Amino acid sequence: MHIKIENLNKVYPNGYYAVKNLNLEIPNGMFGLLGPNGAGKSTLMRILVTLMKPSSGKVTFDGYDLSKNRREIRSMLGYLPQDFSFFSKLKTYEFLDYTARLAGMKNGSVRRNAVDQMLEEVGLFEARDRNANKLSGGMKRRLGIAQALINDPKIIIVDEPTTGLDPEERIRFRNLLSNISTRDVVIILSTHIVGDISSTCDNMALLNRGQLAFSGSPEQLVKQAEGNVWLIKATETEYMEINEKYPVISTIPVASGWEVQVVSEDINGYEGEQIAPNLEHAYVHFMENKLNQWSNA
Ligand SMILES: Nc1ncnc2c1ncn2[C@@H]1O[C@H](COP(=O)(O)OP(=O)(O)OP(=O)(O)O)[C@@H](O)[C@H]1O
Repeated sequence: MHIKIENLNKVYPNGYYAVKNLNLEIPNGMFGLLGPNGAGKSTLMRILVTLMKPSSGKVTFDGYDLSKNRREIRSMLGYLPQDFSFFSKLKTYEFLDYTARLAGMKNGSVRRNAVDQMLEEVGLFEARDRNANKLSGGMKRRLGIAQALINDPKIIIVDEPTTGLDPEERIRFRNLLSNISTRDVVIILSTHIVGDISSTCDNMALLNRGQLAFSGSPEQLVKQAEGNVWLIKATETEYMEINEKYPVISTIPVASGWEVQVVSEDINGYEGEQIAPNLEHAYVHFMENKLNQWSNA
């Protein structure tokens, strides 16, 4: 499976370009779409899952054209929206059975087997008789991915899935997606959380104000920040100044004051050393140096 996006635009009635001249290729495996709130990620996701028509441009899924083959494309899709919610009063397995029916699984015993297998896979088999709307946040999200997967889709689109989850659930959810990505599928994971991308995605794109700012592997983005990340040894007073001057990534108290990680081309006389960047550093470096110069005009 391979998705090709060409010259895609979405202009809202107020004239705002939520997606602007977007050209992007998405190969098999896990693809991370990263960007701050309002970058246009949800708009792009909604276009890809056929819930919204673009203003112009072309999207193809293995050659199927989004504007002409909507039915074929829908049959290949699984979608976990940002605001995923359940019908009240349905038990966990009833909810999944219902979505399996909607997905066209008519044969009762085949469907029941598929539902049980899926509940097992997402770690909800024990909770199958609990009311879906009473599940914890992480469990709800896992049920959300289960309903997206029940029809064995080739393209799985997951919008901001880890927002509001505790660290343990976040890791569990990421691992679940990682396992799924070993199949012959494309998973598009939209997020504003850098950690969601670093541990799991083979390729990624960075979106800002509707425009593509970067596409490539997470390692390539990290490379761009080389030479721009510093560990400064600061006194209490210096620490206050540094906080004003530079984007601070982390701070650790030490006997002599603070060890402060900053993203900057230079550190103008403070005592410090360069350190190897990670994806979080690279994202901040990109935002500071490139993205702020962009406009949506
Ligand atoms: N119906 C609309 N009319 C006008 N502007 C809109 C509409 N929907 C979204 N926007 C604007 O388009 C931009 C992109 O929104 P979108 O929801 O796609 O971003 P996002 O990256 O998913 O961010 P978030 O994570 O906050 O949802 C935002 O500035 C938003 O305010």
